Amino acid sequence: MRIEAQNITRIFGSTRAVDAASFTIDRPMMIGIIGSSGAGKSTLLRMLNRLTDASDGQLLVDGRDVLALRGGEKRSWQSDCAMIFQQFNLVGRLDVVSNVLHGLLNKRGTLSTLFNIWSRADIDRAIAILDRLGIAEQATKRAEALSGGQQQRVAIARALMQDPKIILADEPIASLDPMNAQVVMDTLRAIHDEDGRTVICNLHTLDTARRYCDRVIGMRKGRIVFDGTPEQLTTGVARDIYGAGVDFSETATSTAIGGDTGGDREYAEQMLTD
Ligand SMILES: Nc1ncnc2c1ncn2[C@@H]1O[C@H](COP(=O)(O)OP(=O)(O)OP(=O)(O)O)[C@@H](O)[C@H]1O
Repeated sequence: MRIEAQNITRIFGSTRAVDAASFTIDRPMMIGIIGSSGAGKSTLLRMLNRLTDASDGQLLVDGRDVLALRGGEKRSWQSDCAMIFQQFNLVGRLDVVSNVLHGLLNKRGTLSTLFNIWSRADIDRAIAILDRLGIAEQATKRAEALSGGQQQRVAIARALMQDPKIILADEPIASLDPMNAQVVMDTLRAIHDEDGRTVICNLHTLDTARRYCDRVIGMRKGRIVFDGTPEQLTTGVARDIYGAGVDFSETATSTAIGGDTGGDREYAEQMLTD
């Protein structure tokens, strides 16, 4: 699958939330989008998935502009690029398996979804996905009874139920403690490595992007100001993305993930003392 974003733009009133964003993804990869609050990360992701309409530009997927799709074709594209949110967006009073089965919403009639009529095969697949993510034993619990990290894994399971080619994750770990954040990022990385799905993650923290992603896209004031490998993301470049000063230091150090992050910590400390 070749994805080519050409000058994607979204204007809200006088704000150019995303300003002529262009990039190409020509093979499955894990991409992190970083930038300060308000840089346009969420808007960019939501345009890719068609949750937000673009004001201008094209998103060519194997040559077809998915920004122009309507009706069933638009829904089909949306099921090809599943979305994960910071606040999980589960139905709290429903059990975990039902939440996962809701991933099929785009692929089947609303009525059968409304009445919770699922085939045995669908239920078995949902449980197999939960098992893969290490939370099968939670299958019959109400979603709201789970911890944040478990809920995010249920949201990932729901996304996988769609069998998407792309997973878009909008700040997937911003509400989680460092341990759960690590589990969720490990899960997303494994989905990329094992399934060959492209994962695009909006991330608040530079260290997470550097640790997990093959490619980092940096946004500032709606524009893509960096697009390269974690190695190319030097101190100077990071400063340009975040803007020098207090804001950058906070972003770099906020939700540092545990484990082997010595290098990242060192990097953050260096940023603080610079
Ligand atoms: N629905 C909307 N109506 C008006 N302005 C909006 C809307 N959505 C986003 N914006 C504006 O567009 C700009 C980019 O917002 P966006 O949420 O995409 O940034 P972000 O990088 O994801 O920020 P954060 O990290 O805080 O989520 C901001 O100035 C924001 O106020």
